[in-house]
Amino acid sequence: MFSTKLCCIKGFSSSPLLFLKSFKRVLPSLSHSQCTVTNTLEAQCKSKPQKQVCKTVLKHFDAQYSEELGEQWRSARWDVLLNALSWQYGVLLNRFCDLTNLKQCLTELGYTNLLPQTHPESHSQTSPIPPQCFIHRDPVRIPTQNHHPGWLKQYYLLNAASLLPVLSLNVKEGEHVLDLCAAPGGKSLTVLQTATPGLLHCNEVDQHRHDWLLKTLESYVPPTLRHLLSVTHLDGRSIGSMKPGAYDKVLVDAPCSNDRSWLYTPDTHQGEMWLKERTQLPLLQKELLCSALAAVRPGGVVVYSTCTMSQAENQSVVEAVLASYQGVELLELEQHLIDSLSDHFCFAHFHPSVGQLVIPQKGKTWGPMYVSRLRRIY
Ligand SMILES: C[S@@+](CC[C@H](N)C(=O)[O-])C[C@H]1O[C@@H](n2cnc3c(N)ncnc32)[C@H](O)[C@@H]1O
Repeated sequence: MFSTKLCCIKGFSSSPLLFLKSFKRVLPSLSHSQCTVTNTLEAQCKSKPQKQVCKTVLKHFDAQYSEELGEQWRSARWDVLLNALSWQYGVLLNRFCDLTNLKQCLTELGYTNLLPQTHPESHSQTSPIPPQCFIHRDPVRIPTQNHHPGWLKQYYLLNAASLLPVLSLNVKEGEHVLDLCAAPGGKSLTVLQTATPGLLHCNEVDQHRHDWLLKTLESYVPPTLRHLLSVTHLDGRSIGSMKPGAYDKVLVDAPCSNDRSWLYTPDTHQGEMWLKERTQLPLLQKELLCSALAAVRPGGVVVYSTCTMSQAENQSVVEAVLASYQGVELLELEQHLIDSLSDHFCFAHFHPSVGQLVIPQKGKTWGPMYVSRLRRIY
């Protein structure tokens, strides 16, 4: 049931064996016979090949980001992006499973909940459920759970900054939600951890990723809730005209030049291709955002997000759409949300600000994640 992929690095304060033993204690509740976690963490770390940085991409990032981010680029570069062993993984719990053993195990391992939890009875239409995302101060990684038909996975590993777009969307019970670029499904799942929408339409243009999205949903969403889901395989740019004003909330987690993974392509040719593609992305991103604005009802909210620090794919996209699209206003991210996450996330400061950028820094390594919130007025 579990893969043996377990990563622990220098600086992890518990013994690796203790980490494994504690984790094994959870396994009987899942499937004891399928436990494959047998090696020590040290052995696995030794056998894990180091990722190779693509010098072409790094050179490009250096030129662009030192200008755009100044000092913050130095820390993002040296302390996080080039130090893959510092990367952290948040553990998003699936509220549709029995989590008692897992929560206890994570707590014993030193994990804490990223967000303050509220009492289930206090949840109402106006206060979505805070998703339970466990984080560790050290860059440890528990095993991923493999897909197994008919069985719900208990957790999903993600960059904790990925919660921010969904928290900003602030989905209420019964709302109709469109996740325009949904695969592999992490943010769709997070939406379902915060509320039970009346409809969650998950769309993905790429065939292979669409299949991956279906698998993710099957792995985490109980059959009793699947009637709330609609999964399509469309170019998101066409959905605005196909379904004008049909949704209360739309998430555009746009295709972007994913800074973390692009930096680690071992293939220089691929790196060069990506840098060419990078120049084309803002146009696609603007078109997707305009489609989202057409698909949301007047008064509804659109959240635009990316996992790059590039201004051209973040602020410039939003500014261009605000300048050209009638009847749209920019909304600030709620201050209480920023305050509640500031102990863990570093928010970059831009003036004027058309969104928030979580920038990975020493001690606050989550991100990159850019989020901007727009409301359609009419
Ligand atoms: C950043 S990823 C989305 C990640 C996803 N939201 C999650 O949290 O798991 C962007 C996705 O947009 C898809 N995409 C690219 N062009 C698209 C288009 N024109 N319409 C819809 N999806 C598109 C990509 O294939 C990719 O899967």
